[in-house]
Amino acid sequence: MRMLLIHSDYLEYEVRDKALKNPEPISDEQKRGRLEEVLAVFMSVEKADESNPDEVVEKAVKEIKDVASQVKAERIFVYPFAHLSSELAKPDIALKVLQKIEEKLKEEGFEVKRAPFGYYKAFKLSCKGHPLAELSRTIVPSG
Ligand SMILES: Nc1ncnc2c1ncn2[C@@H]1O[C@H](COS(=O)(=O)NC(=O)[C@@H](N)CO)[C@@H](O)[C@H]1O
Repeated sequence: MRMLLIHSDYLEYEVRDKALKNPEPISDEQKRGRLEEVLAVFMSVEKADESNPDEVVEKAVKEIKDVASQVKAERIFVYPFAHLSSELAKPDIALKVLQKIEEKLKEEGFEVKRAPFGYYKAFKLSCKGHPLAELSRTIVPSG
């Protein structure tokens, strides 16, 4: 898994067209979203992650928690992003991984939004620009 973490004043998105034949079903409310004072985490789930998705979820949550505590972010935006890797995992596996990451971050007490999976989306992002505001992490399953 490849992650790009951007500490932001806000991230907002608006769903445009389908990018997959069968994108994640979404409600009207999920067609747009915005969070302020947020750690935006753009994630590409990779083929290698298919060997142990649960371990990748655990490792990703640990990394995100670590960065969130460093930048003192209490809100996380989980953002599916297929452009951080050339070895993407299959969509059904990728969606499950991202849903689990969202779930675990909520269990950890963060306010979390997840942008819809399988759609082209317009988005606006305001990066804070401090030294830790732009970070990337690569996670590989050990198995
Ligand atoms: N492995 C993945 N990791 C993260 N997001 C993914 C992944 N696979 C698909 N997606 C989601 O599905 C959308 C489309 O994926 S894509 O790989 O860019 N495009 C396609 O698969 C089709 N356009 C056929 O090429 C992405 O914008 C993202 O929302």
